Amino acid sequence: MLEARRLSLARQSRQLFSDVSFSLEPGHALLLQGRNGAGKTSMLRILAGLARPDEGQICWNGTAISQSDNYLQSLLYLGHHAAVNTELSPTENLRYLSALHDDDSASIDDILCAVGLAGYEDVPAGQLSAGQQRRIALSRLWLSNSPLWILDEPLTALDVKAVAGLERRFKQHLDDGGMLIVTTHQPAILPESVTQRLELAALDPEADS
Ligand SMILES: Nc1ncnc2c1ncn2[C@@H]1O[C@H](COP(=O)(O)OP(=O)(O)OP(=O)(O)O)[C@@H](O)[C@H]1O
Repeated sequence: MLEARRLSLARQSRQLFSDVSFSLEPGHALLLQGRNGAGKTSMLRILAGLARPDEGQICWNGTAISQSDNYLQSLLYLGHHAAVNTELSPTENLRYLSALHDDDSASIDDILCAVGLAGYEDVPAGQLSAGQQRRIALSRLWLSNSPLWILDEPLTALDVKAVAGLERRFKQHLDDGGMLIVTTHQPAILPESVTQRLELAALDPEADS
C-alpha cells in the first residue's frame, strides 16, 4: 500500500499544495487533477522519489520510501516526455527497455502489435509521428511487472484507438492487483469504481477567476 501523509510543496514563493494525504490500495487508481501549473507533475515526481516535499512523508507498505529497500523496484514512472531513442527503431527501443525490466516473457513483436506499431517495427523512431513515439514509450506498460505505475499525461498525442488500448491495459493492471496514479484530462479512461480523485486546486490563486 502507498500512503502519502500531509504533503506540502511551495515553488517560486507559491504554495502548490499543503497537507495533502491519501492512501492507495492494490487494485485501485488515483486520478490527480488540476489546471496547468497546479502542481500535478511536481506531486508525481515526489511520489516517484525524484523530488522531496517541503513537508510530509510517503510510505510504501508502512516504510518511508527513502528507507524502503524495494520501492524503486516496485515503481514504474513515465514522465511527460517520451523516453525514446529517436535513432533506434521501435524493435530496438523495446529490446533496450526490456533489458531494464524484469519481465522478458512478453514477445517484443506482440507488444508492438498491442500498441499499434505493427508495420513500423524497423523504422527509426525519429521518423515516426509524436503519437507513434508515445506508443513506444508506453510499451513499458506491457514490459513491466511493477505493481505501482505513476504516469504523467500518458494520453498525450494518442488517437482514439491507442487510448482504448491503454484503457484495457489499465484495467488489466488494476484487475491483477496493481496500483495506478495518473494525471490526464480524459478521466473516463479509468474504471470509476476503483478510482479516487485528488484535485490540486484549492490553493490556486486563479481558482475563483
Ligand atoms: N524545478 C522547479 N523549480 C521552480 N519551479 C518549478 C519547478 N518545477 C515546477 N515549478 C513550478 O511549479 C508550478 C507547478 O508545476 P507543475 O509542472 O507541477 O504543474 P502541472 O500541474 O503539472 O502543470 P501542467 O498541467 O501544465 O503540466 C509551476 O508554476 C512551475 O513553474
